[in-house]
Amino acid sequence: MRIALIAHDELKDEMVDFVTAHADALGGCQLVTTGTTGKRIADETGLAVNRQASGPLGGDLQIGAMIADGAIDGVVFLRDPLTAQAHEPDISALLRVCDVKDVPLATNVASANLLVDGLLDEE
Ligand SMILES: O=C(CO)COP(=O)(O)O
Repeated sequence: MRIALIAHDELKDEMVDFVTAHADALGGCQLVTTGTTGKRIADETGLAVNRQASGPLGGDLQIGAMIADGAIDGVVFLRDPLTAQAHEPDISALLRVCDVKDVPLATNVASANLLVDGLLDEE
């Protein structure tokens, strides 16, 4: 399974906690991340990640291109609903291409837990 993991700054602690909670299942996946999210995950969980650019510098678009290519099976994108982002068009493009390609997308921890349970058949 190829899983994309992305979190805005206010949600990065939650992302690290989420990955830690599912480390066994996610450890068996290919993980693709945006830049800063991936650094936090790698440093704090020890899992290997394929880091793209930081979101504001095009990382969302790079992951969106992978989704368009059929190279991603699921996306966890912990979005900050309370803070405006300068790269909002890139975020919208990433969310849109998930719908175009019918790729499972979780934008909060509750749905991310369901996504991992559904995709990775965690015991
Ligand atoms: O901005 C982001 C997603 O839109 C995330 O990017 P970083 O992981 O580099 O902070």
